[in-house]
Amino acid sequence: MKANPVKPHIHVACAIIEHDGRTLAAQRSETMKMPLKWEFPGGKLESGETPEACLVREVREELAIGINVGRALPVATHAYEAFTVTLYPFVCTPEDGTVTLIEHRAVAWLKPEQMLVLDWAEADLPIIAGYLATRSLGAGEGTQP
Ligand SMILES: Nc1nc2c([nH]c(=O)n2[C@H]2C[C@H](O)[C@@H](COP(=O)(O)OP(=O)(O)OP(=O)(O)O)O2)c(=O)[nH]1
Repeated sequence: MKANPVKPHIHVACAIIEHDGRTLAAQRSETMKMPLKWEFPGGKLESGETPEACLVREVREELAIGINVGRALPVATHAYEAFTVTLYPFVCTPEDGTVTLIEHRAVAWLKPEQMLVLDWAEADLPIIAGYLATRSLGAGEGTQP
């Protein structure tokens, strides 16, 4: 009998893109792994690539926009059944282009209070909690007085 293969561990940069007090979420398509789950745009780090460079490349490939990569949020690791993912989140702003769905099924620009309503990829939940906490401390662009 074959030994169990080692569970893959992937490293993924993800962009929390803010504009006008809203944050962009992207819905995975029916044909992707984790179909219809919501996530932040981004993808796997290539060999030797910084997370920031990865994000600029991936967001251009996925949504046809340029972004400015800003502050890093805490890195989070999550073990799915089939693989483990470490997410490297950065707060970003759009730079140029028009959001175009190249891989995703949909995007939504969410107010902070709408974010947790969506069905997110599980690994994103601690990222969103941390992001919302820093926004409510006034670190984000938000609508706080
Ligand atoms: N981009 C992104 N991926 C995420 C998030 N949360 C999360 O669990 N993931 C997972 C989904 C994917 O399995 C993986 C990212 O891989 P990817 O974007 O390069 O590739 P993919 O989904 O097409 O998967 P693959 O077939 O190439 O393995 O990380 C997130 O917020 N953003």
